Formats: sequence, C-alpha cells, structure tokens
Amino acid sequence: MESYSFVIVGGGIAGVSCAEGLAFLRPDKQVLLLTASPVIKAVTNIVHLTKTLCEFDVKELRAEIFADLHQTVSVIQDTVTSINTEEHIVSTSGGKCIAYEKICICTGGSPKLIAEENPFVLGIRDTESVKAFETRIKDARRIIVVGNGGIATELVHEIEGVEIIWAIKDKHISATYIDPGAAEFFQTRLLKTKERMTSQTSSAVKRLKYTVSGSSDLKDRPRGAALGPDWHATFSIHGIHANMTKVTVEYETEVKEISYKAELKDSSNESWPVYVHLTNGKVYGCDFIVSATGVIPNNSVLTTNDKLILADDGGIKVNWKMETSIPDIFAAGDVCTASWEQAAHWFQMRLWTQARQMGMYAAKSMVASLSGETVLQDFCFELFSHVTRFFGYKVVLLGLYNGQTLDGQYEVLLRVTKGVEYIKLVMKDGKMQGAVLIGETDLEEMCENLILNQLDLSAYGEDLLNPDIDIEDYFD
Ligand SMILES: Cc1cc2nc3c(=O)[nH]c(=O)nc-3n(C[C@H](O)[C@H](O)[C@H](O)COP(=O)(O)OP(=O)(O)OC[C@H]3O[C@@H](n4cnc5c(N)ncnc54)[C@H](O)[C@@H]3O)c2cc1C
Ligand SMILES: NC(=O)C1=CN([C@@H]2O[C@H](COP(=O)(O)OP(=O)(O)OC[C@H]3O[C@@H](n4cnc5c(N)ncnc54)[C@H](OP(=O)(O)O)[C@@H]3O)[C@@H](O)[C@H]2O)C=CC1
Repeated sequence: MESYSFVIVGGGIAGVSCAEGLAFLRPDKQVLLLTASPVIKAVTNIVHLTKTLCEFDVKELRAEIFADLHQTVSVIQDTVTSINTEEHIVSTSGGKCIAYEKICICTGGSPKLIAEENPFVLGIRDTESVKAFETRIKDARRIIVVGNGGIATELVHEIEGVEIIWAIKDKHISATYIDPGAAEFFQTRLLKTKERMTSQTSSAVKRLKYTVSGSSDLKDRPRGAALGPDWHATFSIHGIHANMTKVTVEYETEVKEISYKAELKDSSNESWPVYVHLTNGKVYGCDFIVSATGVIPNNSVLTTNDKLILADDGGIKVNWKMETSIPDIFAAGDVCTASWEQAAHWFQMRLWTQARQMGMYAAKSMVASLSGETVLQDFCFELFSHVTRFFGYKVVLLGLYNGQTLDGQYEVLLRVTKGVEYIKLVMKDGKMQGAVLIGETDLEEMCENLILNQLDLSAYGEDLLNPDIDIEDYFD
C-alpha cells in the first residue's frame, strides 16, 4: 500500500496552500494531494496591501504541472470516498487505499440551492457551473437572482443584456458585506442605465485574469474548486438583448414557490418557462433562477465517523490548530468551521483569503504535530480582513466592519464623497473596531494599525476623517 507522511484531500486554494506549506516546511517528507478535479488552484502574484490584507490571483494548473513544481509533492486525481481513521487509511472511488500519518481535509463547499434538482435553478461554484450558466444566459430575456451576498452582488453588476429581478431578504443590497449607507452609495451603479454602462467600460479596473488551461477535455470532470478573482471576466455573461439591461430589486422577500404556471398574472404579458412566487405576493416569470444563497461544506468524506464533530452550518469543527475532533485529521478552508475562542476582531467567512491562511497554517500545525513541537497561532487570525471589488469599486473590510458582535453598542464615523469614496469607521469607547473602505481611500494600513493596537482615539473625535487633516501621518 502506498504510504505518505502527509495527505491532503482537495485541490482548491486551501489544499494547495497546505501542500505548498508542507513541501516548504518538511522537504524530507512525502506529500500526497488527492483531488477530484484534474486542475488545481494555486495562488500567485501576491500583493501585500497591509500586514493582514493581500490581493492575489488564482491560477488554474493541471495537477501534473503542480507536482512537477514541487519535488516532494505527488498529485493523484481521484475522489476520496472514506477515511479509516483508526487504521489511518484513505480510500478513493478509483479503488486506491493510501496510508497517511497526518491528513488535511480541504474539500471546500457546494452551492446551497433554494431548490435542489430543479433544472431551472442554477448555482455557481466552479468552471463547469459557470459554463452551464453561460449557455443558459445567452438566450435569456429575464432571470431571477436570489441571495444577497458575494455572488449575487457580483452577478447583478456584471450581467448585461437581460432583465434581472434581484430578490433579497434584506432592506438593502449586498447585506452580507455592507450597510444601508454603502448600499445607497452603490445605487447609481446598480441601475443599469446607458450612462452607467459607458462609464463602466471605461473605468473597469481588473486584476489579472486567470486562464483555464486545457479546458476542452475537462467536460466530464467532477466538482471542481471554487472560482478565482474576476471569474466573470473569462466568460460571456450576456443575455439575449443587445442593449437592454434592467435591474429590479425586490426587497425583504423570499422565494415561496417555483412553478411552471402562474396562478397570478406575471407583470409582463409574456409566457415563461418557469415562474417564481415571492413571499411579498409578486410573481415573476423568467428563463431561469440563480440561487446565490451560500455554501454547504463538503463534509461527506468523514460523516460516517461517529467521532466527527460538525458545526451547525455543516462545517467540520476545527480548533485553533486546525485539528478536527479525530486524531491526526486536520481541516482547512470552506469545509471547516473555526470553533476556537476567536480574537476580538476576527471571525470566519468562507473566502479565499481565509482558505489560503487556513491551508498554510494547517501545514504548520501538521508538521508540529508530527514532530511533537508546539505551534503558536498565526497572526492572520487576529484581524478579519478582506479586499474585493463590488460595482467597480475597491472594497476593503477590516475587523468588525458591520459592528459584528458589538450588539449595536458602537458609533459610526462616516465620510462619503458620492461616486468616489465611502469610508465607515466603527468605533467603541473611542477605539476603532472595524472599517469599510470603498474606493481608493489609502486608509487600510492606518485602520488596520488602529484596530490592532486599540489606541484611544477619543481626542481626535470626528477629525479622524477630516479630509483637511492628514491623519495617516499620526498613525502609520
Ligand atoms: C463565484 C465565486 C466567487 C468568489 N469570489 C470570491 C472573492 O471575490 N473573494 C474571496 O475571498 N472569495 C471568493 N469566493 C470564495 C472562495 O472562492 C472560496 O472561499 C475558496 O476558494 C475556498 O477554497 P477551498 O480550497 O476551501 O475549497 P474549493 O475551492 O471548493 O476546493 C475544494 C477542492 O476539493 C476537491 N474535492 C471535493 N470533494 C472531494 C473528494 N471527496 N475527494 C477529493 N477531492 C475533493 C474539489 O475538486 C476541489 O478541488 C468566491 C466563490 C465563488 C463560488
Ligand atoms: N467578492 C467576494 O468576496 C465574493 C465572495 N464570495 C464567497 O463565495 C461563497 C458563495 O457566495 P454566495 O452564494 O453569494 O454566499 P454568501 O454567503 O456571500 O451569501 C448568501 C446570501 O444568500 C442569502 N440566503 C441564504 N439562504 C437564502 C434563502 N433560502 N433565500 C434567500 N436568500 C438566502 C443569505 O442571507 P443570510 O445571510 O441572511 O442568510 C446571503 O445574503 C461565499 O462563501 C462568499 O463569501 C462569492 C462571490 C464574491
């Protein structure tokens, strides 16, 4: 039987970061990366914006190319079906049994759909799912997007040539990331006017796009890793209309029923393949529905083990060393749920930054566990930080950016320049707890420092955001 010191299951960012970390830390040990898809995701072109905040590109590599880059890493494309945790043996659907000393589960997540098995409900996760979406949208007149998080926000902004009904549970758009004020700031970009489309073309700032190498023979691949930055730029997501793009937001509503006929009249007089009945009483016919309603961790490789402890969200519970409840089994990325006592300004969100940090840290922890050394928790778990792009703007989120865990006991300092920047500082007892920085504010480093060092800023009051005072000089 083949045997490895370290086995990793999953070739997404968490698994690949873990494999790279292990290869670096223990070049004397053999590492096996077992992954269901023939391409793996590697992080490249890392740009550090601050101590905890970085931007990077995600590169798709064929498994054999990744293995060639790392002498001690082997990659096998196969699906893990079960793990014998007593014997330390992992079994695959291809009939392999492989022995391990330490194993890390990095199997990611799958879209949590509002209706499983409904052919009109699509989720977006990997290259295959976007290809399915691309095929469907090119003939679509109207689609319904359900959900108010990352995917819905990106899609509604990027899709052209189709009517979009965006059904959200909240009172404002993009509620997973921003507050009502920032939602208002984005409002002009949301309305897909001709003017907006022109300005978008000229102002779009894109990071490097990744390419899908050798995609033609990947048709039948099993579920792949989650997409990378600017994933939408690699696909054509344009509906049937040449010029018309219209967005209607249905606030504070959910999908009650999906049917193939409408009892109530749909507002258009057209006929549609499918109708969505909302809890606010409205009925919309559409060509299909995008369910951008979160992810479910892929925990099945371990669920038959009665020692496994899962969190309420289905994630595999891990402690601060990324250890699961089963000896010698670690987990990282979207599949796990951080179940340690967390630092005051950090919380888990299923993002690629955290997938990378967790994967790298799991490698450290596995190495320490093998050699009986102690490990200290990584600094990255001190502060939540995320940089992304919504509606064409750079968006930086730091710490308790939405007042998370503060029970409404905080103040907000705000500076808004319409169409340029939106800055929100979350303050408690004169100390900064979190920040939302939209636009090119150049304030991320200062805010990061002030959240981490908890300096009492009461003396500065609102001057903290006075554009006439170069406050950065005080705090960098
Ligand atoms: C459309 C989209 C846009 C996103 N945009 C952003 C963004 O802008 N910023 C951001 O920070 N995050 C973003 N995310 C989230 C981010 O992509 C994920 O949090 C991150 O990639 C998770 O990485 P992972 O390695 O944990 O899991 P995945 O990338 O899901 O990788 C899981 C891997 O495990 C393999 N696997 C699964 N089951 C098995 C098995 N049984 N045996 C063997 N292999 C298996 C899969 O093939 C895959 O290779 C986005 C996600 C999506 C879907
Ligand atoms: N730029 C970025 O940072 C991006 C990040 N991502 C990441 O990719 C993953 C998948 O994205 P996404 O699917 O958008 O997930 P998110 O977790 O970002 O958002 C899910 C949204 O769907 C809502 N929701 C959940 N269930 C229902 C339901 N039954 N009916 C209506 N609404 C519902 C949630 O509301 P509630 O929270 O109230 O339950 C939330 O608004 C996430 O981990 C996300 O963080 C994706 C794209 C871009």
